[in-house]
Amino acid sequence: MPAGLRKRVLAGMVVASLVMAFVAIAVWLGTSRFLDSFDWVDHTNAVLRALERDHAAIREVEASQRGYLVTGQVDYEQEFYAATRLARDALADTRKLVADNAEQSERVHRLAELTEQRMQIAMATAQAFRSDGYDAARKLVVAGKGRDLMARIAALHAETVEAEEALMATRQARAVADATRLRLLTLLGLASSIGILALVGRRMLVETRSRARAEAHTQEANLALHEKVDELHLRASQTREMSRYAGMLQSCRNTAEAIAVTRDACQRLLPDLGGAVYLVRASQDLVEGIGVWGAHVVPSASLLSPQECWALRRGRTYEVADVHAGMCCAHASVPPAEVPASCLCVPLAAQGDVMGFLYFSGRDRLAVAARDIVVAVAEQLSLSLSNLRLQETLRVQSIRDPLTGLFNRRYLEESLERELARCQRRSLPLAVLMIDLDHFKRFNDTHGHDGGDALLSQVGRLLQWQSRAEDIACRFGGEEFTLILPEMDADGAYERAQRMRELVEGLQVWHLRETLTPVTASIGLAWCPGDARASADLLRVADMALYRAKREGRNRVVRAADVGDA
Ligand SMILES: Nc1nc2c(ncn2[C@@H]2O[C@H](COP(=O)(O)OP(=O)(O)OP(=O)(O)O)[C@@H](O)[C@H]2O)c(=O)[nH]1
Repeated sequence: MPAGLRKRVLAGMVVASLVMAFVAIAVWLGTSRFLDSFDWVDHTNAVLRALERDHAAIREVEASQRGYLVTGQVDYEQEFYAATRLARDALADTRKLVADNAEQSERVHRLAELTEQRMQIAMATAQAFRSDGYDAARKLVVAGKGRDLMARIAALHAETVEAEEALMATRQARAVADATRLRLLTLLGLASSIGILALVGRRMLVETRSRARAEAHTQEANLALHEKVDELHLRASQTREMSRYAGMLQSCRNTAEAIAVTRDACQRLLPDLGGAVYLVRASQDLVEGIGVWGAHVVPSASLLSPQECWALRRGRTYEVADVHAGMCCAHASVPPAEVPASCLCVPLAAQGDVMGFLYFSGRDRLAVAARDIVVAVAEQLSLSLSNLRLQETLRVQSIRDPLTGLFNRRYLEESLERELARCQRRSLPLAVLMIDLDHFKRFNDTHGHDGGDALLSQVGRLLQWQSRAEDIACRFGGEEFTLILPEMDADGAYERAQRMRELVEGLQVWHLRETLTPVTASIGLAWCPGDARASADLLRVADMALYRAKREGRNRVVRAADVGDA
């Protein structure tokens, strides 16, 4: 309990105790006073009863005297004297009872005197009766002195009784007033004690409630603070993870690596979400899911048309917070109604080029922080993919001939060295074909430079189409091509060369809505280890064979091995 509340409660208890003590004292005093008043009423009753007894005693004296005079019997005489004694005793008692009241004492005193006088007359009459007979006694009675005294006694008795009854009325009224006061005092004390206790109790209740509220508020604030701290920790770790992710992306050499790094980062940053990277194919007509991770509450097709994704169509992030209420992309498969789910598509775009999109799905609606992460990941990945594509373009440009799409001479020399070394290590053959179009100058002259280019481009496609995965088709320069055939001996290469020659001969090239003149090709063939072992020597002898083919009339294949025989 707080110190302030303890003080207030203590003060309330002290006040309540004081009030109750005061009430107890007041009740005790009131009760004493009431008992006192009650005693006085009782005392007055006793006085009234005593006065009644006195009056009865004097009447008894008179009656026994009369009985003695009428009967003359001794029994009556004795009764008479006994009555006088009783009357005296009664009066003596009454005088003691009224000793506290001067006025009543005075009256009882006078009553006793008159009674004594009346008893003296009665005794004198009885004396006269005994000694002088009835007449003497009668004379005294007839004198009426006794009757006068009795009248005065009766009057004084009535006055005394009346005064006592007046006292009785006063004392009764006081007793009633005391009882009423006592009752009121008790009620007042009880009510005030209850009131003070109720006030203290209410104060305690209010304090307890406000303390409980304050404690709840503090707990809430603590909880919020902890949540904030946790969130800050989370944000810090997310920032670290994002910067690590960005660094890793910069070191990626190709798209596959970039996607693997993205998958790893997303699994750390957004562990509750399933994700996927979709890339638009070079043909632009299909979008393919390349990297997929996590459990997908809303599965998505692995191959789709760009039109099936709202994010790709609108070029902006598309989120469905509740897949049962919102409109999902066509590539997303909505789960049963009892499974809550949300999904999100974020386009991967850089410099106006849409490369694909990032897809996420989960049970709950994405938090703002999670959405920020997704957008940041998409931005980083877009930049990385764009850079990788640029690098790839530059790399291709550096090793490819733009007109034919074949590898250039620089790449030919590098790769011939490498493939030759590989085949020699494994004791495998390697053949080289040097292919040159016949009378290309004449063709150029007939169809123009553009027509010549169209032919070169067509021959390039033919070479690519005719190549195995391990073959390397190059444009050596001008209208001359080179085909490197790893793991192929002279006979196999000769067959390939003949086939190639026939295909060139049968080639139909369309340019400006007309078919161009058919062409032929001369081919020189050399192979390792049969004709040469070094790459430069191999090219040289293949070129010599080509030269021989030209000299022998063109449109033919000549082996390097046959050159020496000519
Ligand atoms: N259209 C076009 N012509 C090219 C290109 N590069 C070289 N040429 C032409 O190719 C011709 C090569 O002619 P030549 O070396 O005399 O050979 P040819 O006419 O084919 O005669 P033979 O090889 O002996 O059959 C030249 O006229 C070049 O200008 C090119 O990229 N495009």
